[in-house]
Amino acid sequence: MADSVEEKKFCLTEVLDVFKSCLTENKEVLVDQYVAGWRGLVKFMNSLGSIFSFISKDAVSKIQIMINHRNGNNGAEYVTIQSMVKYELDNKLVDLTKSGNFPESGCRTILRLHRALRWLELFLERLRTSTEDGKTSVMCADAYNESLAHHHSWLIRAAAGMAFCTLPGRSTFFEVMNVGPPEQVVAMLGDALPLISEVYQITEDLYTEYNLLNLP
Ligand SMILES: CCCCCCCC/C=C\CCCCCCCC(=O)N[C@@H](COP(=O)(O)O)[C@H](O)/C=C/CCCCCCCCCCCCC
Repeated sequence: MADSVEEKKFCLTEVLDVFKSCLTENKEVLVDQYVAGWRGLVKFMNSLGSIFSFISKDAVSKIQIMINHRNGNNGAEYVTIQSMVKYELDNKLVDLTKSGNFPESGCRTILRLHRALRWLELFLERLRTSTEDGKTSVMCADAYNESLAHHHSWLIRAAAGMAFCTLPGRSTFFEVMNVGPPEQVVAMLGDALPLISEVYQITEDLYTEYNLLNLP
């Protein structure tokens, strides 16, 4: 079962391995592993400077909501994203059309992280295929504009855009990932990305099936 949010040293390979371990044999997405993957990424983001703290705060609060669900009386219903969706819908625990009684539903919270996972997938793919002089700020902004930005107000988009400009260059970025030389980073990303895409697609299909992609 999940525990509370805490600090630990970052290693990208380990974090991506956690995401890779999200899927069960039946292709269901395990909430504990999904949340643990985000916790690792947040640690990495925290090391990039305080300008990212408004993003980090939001991510941590969503992670904590999911940890609370897992640690609550109905934690067993939240083992996978699939069981969570069924449980919350069957018990009318989701605000489907406008915000109301369930601002912390698991379905809504995972949807926010799910959208961010698409950003991550796009960003990592850009990093993987980038050249030595590629700008991480541009890769990050392009990935954001293609995904999360569609769901954010202009104020958040502007703040995110400013934060992206402070991202270090590709080589420093690769160093902080703590994976090894650039060729190893590229190989590791090539290995991890298909699994991240699969987790994303399975969640996307589930949310499409239950018409949950626009939860307020
Ligand atoms: C090579 C290393 C891998 C990259 C490491 C990436 C580290 C990223 C860690 C965390 C990503 C943050 C996830 C953000 C979740 C945002 C969820 C969201 O959309 N929240 C908004 C809507 O929530 P509600 O109001 O409806 O509850 C909320 O309004 C957003 C607030 C904060 C701004 C979010 C900006 C997201 C930008 C994501 C890019 C992160 C850039 C990291 C740079 C590497």
